[in-house]
Amino acid sequence: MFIPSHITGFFKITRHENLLKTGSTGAGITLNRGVSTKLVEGPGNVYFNDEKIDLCPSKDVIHYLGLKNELKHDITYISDFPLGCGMGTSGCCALGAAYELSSTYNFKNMQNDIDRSNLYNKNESNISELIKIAHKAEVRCNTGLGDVIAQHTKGFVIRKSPGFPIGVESVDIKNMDEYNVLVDIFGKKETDTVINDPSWIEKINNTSDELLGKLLKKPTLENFMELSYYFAKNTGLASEEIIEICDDLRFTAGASQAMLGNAIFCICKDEELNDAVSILSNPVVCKIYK
Ligand SMILES: Nc1ncnc2c1ncn2[C@@H]1O[C@H](COP(=O)(O)OP(=O)(O)OP(=O)(O)O)[C@@H](O)[C@H]1O
Ligand SMILES: CC(C)(CO)[C@@H](O)C(=O)[O-]
Repeated sequence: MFIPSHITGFFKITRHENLLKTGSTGAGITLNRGVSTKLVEGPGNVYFNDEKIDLCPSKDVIHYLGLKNELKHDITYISDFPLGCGMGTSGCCALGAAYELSSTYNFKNMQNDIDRSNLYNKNESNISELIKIAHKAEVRCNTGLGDVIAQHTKGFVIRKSPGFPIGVESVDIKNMDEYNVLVDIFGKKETDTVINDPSWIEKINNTSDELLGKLLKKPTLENFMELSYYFAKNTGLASEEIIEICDDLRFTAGASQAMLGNAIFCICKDEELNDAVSILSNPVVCKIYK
């Protein structure tokens, strides 16, 4: 199953003792690149682009589904982007695992807070249980707060409330196909080093406080990019190098840092594409995926 990558432009953190009430508000876009998840017979290992890894959110999904002792499959991920670069790759892995395992196994040992009855049937309420499982895994592992909900929603997603119940808007942009999303990855930035640090949380939440309202008043991709750039610069999450490159890309619909990664994303129309590509080092050209 394919799960789209998700780039957050800006976000605000809400923490709660209940993992389902922990999450973020903010905005982002899903991409036509992401992660394909497959199960193959095996002892329960996780493979990411052919490398065996111990991936916390995938292990948590297995645990929440009560499959730890009965798993007879390995989870294999083929990913367009690496982990830890702001593409919500860990969210793709959590959601992909939840969907694939649910179609393969019949759940009898559901944990108390999640209704496992007929989880393998793909009706609305069962899908919502799977999204909860993937979200809980991401939150507990400190790898994401809003990616899973956006990846389920798809498109240009504004998250108006944190966690569950889901409160999102998938904005209808009429000429969405005319826009390209360029992604240029410089290196890793582990999400947990930021979202657990009180001084980062304060900077992030103070800076993003008014941004959601401003985007809801004018929900365009251009405004989204302007607010994302403001967020990246004023939180101090983006390096000077990244801000300089974003400044050079001002002739496009906008450029900013992909949260939370050491990566740039830029939204541009076809006629701006060649010039934008020439400014970046190693851009991957994507489309918004809905
Ligand atoms: N080789 C590896 N083996 C095991 N875990 C890894 C490996 N590489 C990365 N990870 C883990 O993957 C997770 C990446 O999560 P992170 O949330 O930082 O990235 P992401 O979901 O790809 O991007 P973002 O959430 O910033 O959009 C981290 O928990 C990290 O420890
Ligand atoms: C925390 C985060 C920026 C990491 O990708 C994302 O999950 C989000 O927007 O909540």
